Amino acid sequence: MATKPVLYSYFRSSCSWRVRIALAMKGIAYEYKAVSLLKGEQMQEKYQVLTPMAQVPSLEIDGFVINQSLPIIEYLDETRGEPALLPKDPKQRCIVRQISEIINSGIQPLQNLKILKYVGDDKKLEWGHKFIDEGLAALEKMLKTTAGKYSVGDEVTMADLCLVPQVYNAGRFKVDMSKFPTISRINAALGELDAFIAAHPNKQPDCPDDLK
Ligand SMILES: N[C@@H](CCC(=O)N[C@@H](CS)C(=O)NCC(=O)O)C(=O)O
Repeated sequence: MATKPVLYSYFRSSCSWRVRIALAMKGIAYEYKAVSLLKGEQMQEKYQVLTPMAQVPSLEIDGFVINQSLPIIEYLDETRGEPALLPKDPKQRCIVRQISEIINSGIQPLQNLKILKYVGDDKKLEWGHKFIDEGLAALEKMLKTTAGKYSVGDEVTMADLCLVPQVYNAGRFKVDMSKFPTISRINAALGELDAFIAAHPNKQPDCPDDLK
């Protein structure tokens, strides 16, 4: 019998959250191994064997370890069943990847834990707010042209898996989401789906009780 995939995750990690949604959407059972970013467990040798980047998520699956949430999601999409998380049409597929990269490369890395530590406690809120706010403003313009019910048309795609955790982070940095009605509408619609509910930070085994 094949062993279950193992997800190395932190409950509040937005990149881990993307992968948790993908696993839930595809109905893949997995073992959850918590890596506490707060305690710096990502820096430990036993985790760095999985990824020299010292970041979550990592997914052990099919006899290898994958890092980087978007390649993980694409691998699951290519090797596992429905629902598809990337459209078949090359142009639509490209748009999904563009939106995903706006978040994955253009917003999330600028508000990642190690950047915020470097920026320092007195500046980190202002810093994170600035880059999330600017990034979401660009995204709002883009989504106005691509969205249906969700980010790209009416099917849930990888772009949506990136969107919801980023909006949650926007809340942590006190970004005024009323400026972004399209993003807010899509985020609310996605928040009602079972896979997104199951993948939410407050449903994870490492979420402290007082945050549930
Ligand atoms: N591009 C990577 C980014 C991974 C990443 O930034 N992970 C964050 C949590 S969302 C992390 O582990 N941060 C640890 C740190 O900054 O020390 C991915 O998509 O998986």
